[in-house]
Amino acid sequence: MRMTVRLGLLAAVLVAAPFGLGTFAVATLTLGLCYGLFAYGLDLSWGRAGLLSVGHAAFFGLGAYAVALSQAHDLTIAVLLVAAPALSVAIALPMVRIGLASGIPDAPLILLTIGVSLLLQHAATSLTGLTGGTNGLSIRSPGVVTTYYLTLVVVAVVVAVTTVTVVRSRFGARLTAASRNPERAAQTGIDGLHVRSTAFVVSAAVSTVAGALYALAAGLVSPQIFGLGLSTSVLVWLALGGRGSTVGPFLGAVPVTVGEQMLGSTWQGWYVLGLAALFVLVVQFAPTGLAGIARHWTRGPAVRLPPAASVRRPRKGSGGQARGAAALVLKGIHKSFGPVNVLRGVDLTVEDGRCVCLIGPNGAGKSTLLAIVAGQLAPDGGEVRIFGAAASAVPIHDRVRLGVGRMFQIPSVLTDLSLADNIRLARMDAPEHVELPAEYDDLVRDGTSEARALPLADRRRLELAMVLAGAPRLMLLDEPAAGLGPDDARALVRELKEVSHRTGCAMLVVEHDMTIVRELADDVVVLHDGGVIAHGAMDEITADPAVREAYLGVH
Ligand SMILES: Nc1ncnc2c1ncn2[C@@H]1O[C@H](COP(=O)(O)OP(=O)(O)OP(=O)(O)O)[C@@H](O)[C@H]1O
Repeated sequence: MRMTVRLGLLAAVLVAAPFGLGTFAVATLTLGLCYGLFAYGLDLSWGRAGLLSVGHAAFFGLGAYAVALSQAHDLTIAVLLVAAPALSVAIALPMVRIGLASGIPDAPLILLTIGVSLLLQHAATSLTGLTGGTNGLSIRSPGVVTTYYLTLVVVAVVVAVTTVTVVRSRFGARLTAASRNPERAAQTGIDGLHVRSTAFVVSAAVSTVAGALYALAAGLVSPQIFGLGLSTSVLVWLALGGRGSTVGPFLGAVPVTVGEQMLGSTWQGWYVLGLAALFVLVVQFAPTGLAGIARHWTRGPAVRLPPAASVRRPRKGSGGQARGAAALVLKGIHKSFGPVNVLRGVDLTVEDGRCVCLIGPNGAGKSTLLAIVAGQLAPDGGEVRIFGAAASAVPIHDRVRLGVGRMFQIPSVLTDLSLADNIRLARMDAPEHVELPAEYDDLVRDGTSEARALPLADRRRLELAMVLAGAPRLMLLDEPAAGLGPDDARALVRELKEVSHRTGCAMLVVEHDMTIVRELADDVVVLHDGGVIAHGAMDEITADPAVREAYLGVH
């Protein structure tokens, strides 16, 4: 169903819902709608950006207290309605930046969100003079219940339409990529930290607006609002309704809230138990929630890249690159992990258009060196130059702008997306439009098969096509044939040689298989004991006594 139709249906159902109902039922619906809006806010973080927050009630509570404080202390509500989301943004931004800085998924941000919500709960309890302490603050109602409900419907629809517009934009495409495969997103030039942080911050602001609207409907706000109870409830509503969907957050929050209120206190315990069981069932059997069940029956991938991703806006030239410069120059690269000195002053040059294979015994530091060139690891010392530009401190997505393309040991593609969407994503920010050879036409045209269904060799081929669509000038490959059968490995090597001849792209390849090295390499570099012990043609390398001793174990 088209997005506009779904939104229209949602609006029609919400507008029609209160007619014929009594005041209590409409007030209950109003609460449900506020919670729906809250779930919508959380969905921007959890559903769209893949950032799980277990303390989103912090932002909801800030909105609610903003309204309560404005009434209690005769402040202009308009000021607080601007100040509260601004405060949420000011809190959310450092939280998400710190949470994502370590690169460890989920845990840091989850702990931070819990910590901040408990801190705010403590503040609301302790600052008795300002907040009324544990008793909280009462709030004057905004007037006729149905009128307020319809106002909320307008706000909900405006938020939903704005979200859908953003999600269908190029920003939405970047967010989809960064939340599903941060490593491949970065390798296509996407600043994942920026797009995911932005989504989290907007999510916090929307949750704050929802909290402010809730306070007016509920008539009372107390420190409980910041508690983990509400933060986990909203997670349950969203999981039930369906993450990353236009109607899912409302589909979960409104019926559950209405059901809870209607049942009354006698059945509350059973209701919560039933809800918990339903949650477990949904997570187990329908992880995309109610909204996702409908999508399950339609053909094609569950996640689609928005149409805006097809509109190419070539990234600006990679400025600062010297003409005729070597593709890669490494000078004195040092890297330690704790007491282990892995790289001790590595010097290496890859001339433009050449293929250099990096070999060495297990643990010599080959993958570490490749990760430093790609920007995944920072060197402790030394200099990285890519096409003449100083790149030591340049983040991954900006190295892509310098012309770097990377293939991983385990092929890294967006498994939820179709093959065509993977290619579209790779092309979205490429510096120039690269016509892929006709042999990749099947990938470019396949908008229905998910990449997850591909066998390893085909996934590797898709990854190569994605890298090529990004117009790389220096490709980094870590054991590209790992896991492939002999035929597939030979086909890949043929393809890489063809790429090298066709595009003139330089390559730095970590490889163990000497047959592949012999086939592929213009030059071979041998890494041992933290340094380069030999650099030259394959025949020179195999005849080198130091290499035979260190690498092949031959005296
Ligand atoms: N993140 C890390 N933390 C701690 N030690 C690490 C880390 N990454 C690599 N190492 C260590 O650094 C050394 C070099 O590892 P690296 O993977 O770069 O070697 P390699 O030459 O690629 O080996 P292989 O051929 O077996 O893949 C190893 O001793 C490894 O245990």
